[in-house]
Amino acid sequence: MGQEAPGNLLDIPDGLLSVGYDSESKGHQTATLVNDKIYVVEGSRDAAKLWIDVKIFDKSTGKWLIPTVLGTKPRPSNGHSAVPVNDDRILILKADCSADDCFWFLEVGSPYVKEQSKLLGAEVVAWSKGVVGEGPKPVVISGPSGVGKGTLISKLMKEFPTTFGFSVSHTTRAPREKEIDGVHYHFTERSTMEKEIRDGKFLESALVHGNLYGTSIEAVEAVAEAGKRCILDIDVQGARSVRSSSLEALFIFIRPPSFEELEKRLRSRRTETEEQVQKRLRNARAELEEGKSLGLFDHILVNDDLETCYENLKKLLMLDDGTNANYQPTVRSFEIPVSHSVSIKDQKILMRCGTSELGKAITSLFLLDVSSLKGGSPGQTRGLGVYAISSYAE
Ligand SMILES: Nc1ncnc2c1ncn2[C@@H]1O[C@H](COP(=O)(O)OP(=O)(O)OP(=O)(O)O)[C@@H](O)[C@H]1O
Ligand SMILES: Nc1nc2c(ncn2[C@@H]2O[C@H](COP(=O)(O)O)[C@@H](O)[C@H]2O)c(=O)[nH]1
Repeated sequence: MGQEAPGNLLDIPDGLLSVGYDSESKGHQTATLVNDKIYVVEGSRDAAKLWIDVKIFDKSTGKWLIPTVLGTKPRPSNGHSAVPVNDDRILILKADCSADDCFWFLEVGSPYVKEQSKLLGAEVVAWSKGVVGEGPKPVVISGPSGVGKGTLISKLMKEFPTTFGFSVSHTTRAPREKEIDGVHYHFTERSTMEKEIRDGKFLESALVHGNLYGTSIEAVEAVAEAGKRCILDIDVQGARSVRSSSLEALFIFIRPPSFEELEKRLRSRRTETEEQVQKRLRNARAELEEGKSLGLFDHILVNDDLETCYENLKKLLMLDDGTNANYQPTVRSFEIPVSHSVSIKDQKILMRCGTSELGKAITSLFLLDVSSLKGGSPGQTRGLGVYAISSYAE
């Protein structure tokens, strides 16, 4: 790509941070200025082509940059607008899309993007889907080997198959009988996994009982993309890493009623050799201590009677699914028409939508509040407030 100035892109008038226009390639583009860089987002109107692209014009060097784009890309739409939110992300409003698909964020300077940029030694941007209101947090379930995490998660997935989605981890351990690659784990070679960790493909990874285990960013995003609440079954080291990542989750630690009962369960499973059982039991002592660490877990459940523990887990999840948050937007779902405009002031975005009803042109005003955003890539950006202000016939 040449180094020429991108024509009218550089003419973003003072005070206006974003412009949108139709592109030559029968798509729609926006150019958004953030910290001396112009982020050009281009989408195709042609559903068959299915693309949405990001390129960057660096005003300070006069050069184009093609960034490494992380996260699940939004599907193309008939149009879009872009509004910069602080210095770290751009809100993308997609027109003519289903209600749960119209708000997206392109992270350009978030902590995650900075970290990945350092790791990869490249210019990085990352997509994350916007969620109106609090939305349910992913759930991290941790606890010593044999305590019953997998059993509890299986019950949950069976009872609520459309609500919860399992984050399928990678591991270098050998598959057990009945374990299916891609369902229980992605079974992988150590060298392959080590390379993928270096390439920044993992949200967290840890050496657990002598094998590598890790949660790939793709695994978490696949669940979010399916519109489900993500469940992660990971060890305490993993829980600690996720705690310090941008994935805002609910952390639950499962304890056994006693160490003797844990040993009994681990042995009764008959999946480990005696040596492996001994190793897992040694690690369990440390994990049970770590589980008490202040601020690491939000809830501790004792898995004594399975049914009682399962009922308690369900209560926790239903109470904490985001629907009881104080922060409630007035609008939870709508469609943005192609004919819309946006302006921003003090982190409040005003969106004017034009529609037509019974031959009359109707203008509706919405306020988008981005002052309480949470989470972000990898995963979703929650906490977007959408408030209907007025609607009038012109
Ligand atoms: N409350 C319970 N009472 C008795 N047995 C249980 C209970 N919960 C789970 N089990 C049994 O204990 C064994 C270990 O459970 P499970 O495999 O779910 O543990 P886990 O925490 O997922 O282990 P790992 O971390 O190694 O994957 C299984 O045989 C399971 O059927
Ligand atoms: N840090 C991570 N720990 C993980 C992950 N996936 C599973 N685990 C934990 O490993 C142990 C052993 O599991 P097993 O299937 O071999 O019995 C268990 O405590 C899991 O919670 C992961 O992605 N990251």
